[in-house]
Amino acid sequence: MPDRTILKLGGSVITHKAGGDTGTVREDVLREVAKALREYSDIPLILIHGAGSCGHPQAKRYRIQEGVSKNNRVGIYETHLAVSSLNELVVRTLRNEGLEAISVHPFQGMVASGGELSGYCLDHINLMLDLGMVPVLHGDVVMDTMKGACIVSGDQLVRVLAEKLSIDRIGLATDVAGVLDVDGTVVRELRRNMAHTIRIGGSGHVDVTGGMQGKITELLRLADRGIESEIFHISKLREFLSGTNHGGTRIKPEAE
Ligand SMILES: Nc1ncnc2c1ncn2[C@@H]1O[C@H](COP(=O)(O)OP(=O)(O)OP(=O)(O)O)[C@@H](O)[C@H]1O
Ligand SMILES: C=C(C)CCOP(=O)(O)O
Repeated sequence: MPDRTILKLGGSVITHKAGGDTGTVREDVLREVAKALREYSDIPLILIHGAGSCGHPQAKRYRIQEGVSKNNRVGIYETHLAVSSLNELVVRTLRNEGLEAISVHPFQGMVASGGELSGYCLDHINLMLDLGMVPVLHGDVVMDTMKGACIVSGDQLVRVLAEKLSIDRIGLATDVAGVLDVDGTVVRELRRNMAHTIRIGGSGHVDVTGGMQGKITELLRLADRGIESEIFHISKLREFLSGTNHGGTRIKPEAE
């Protein structure tokens, strides 16, 4: 049985994130991704994508991360609309390639407390995998018991799903070759005890969820539970799917 896999497509990969508010999708990249996934369609796959310029600018404009009241609640709609429209396009592109992809919107079935997912049911995702379907989730705005609403990143979703479902491999495709050291070389293995030696920053673009730093925070939490994950450049997607060398970073548990 092939490995049950979570793949996250970074928002910088599937949108023109540098374009700020433009919300333009890299449809050519999406089609290439869909072709690669089609070649490996025997892999039970959960796909998660980031928002890029289809969500981060809206979340920033309405200051969702500072908390939501009646004054800025319209931002919930605007942010969810932007990222769910991107999700619709992702799903359509995968379906055009013959994959049985379907949208799963966190806003509709998940609740957070203080920015952390706290209430959700994942049974339907397991059942979809059993049927060979590809659930496609995304970073989203979700209602929050303490803050009104908050932004849950695709990276947080990766962690929660990997913790709760029985997953064999976790890969995050992004616009850099992996976690980079100050001299630009890829850090091939990252463990919590060495993370402080590397200068890990935010995103180069509009991003309310912490860029690379946010990603590493979530993945080190996974590593603390003994679960390994990988970050690689999108051009190495086939290498990740086939389990060959993608030249990126493995985030590993400390004891190994
Ligand atoms: N040490 C580092 N190594 C690699 N990238 C880094 C580092 N520090 C900061 N970065 C930035 O992090 C970015 C990747 O994080 P970002 O959150 O933008 O990616 P993403 O997952 O594609 O986006 P999204 O959050 O929209 O899904 C890189 O493009 C780079 O600018
Ligand atoms: C900004 C929104 C709506 C989601 C952010 O998810 P991310 O792009 O994975 O950080």
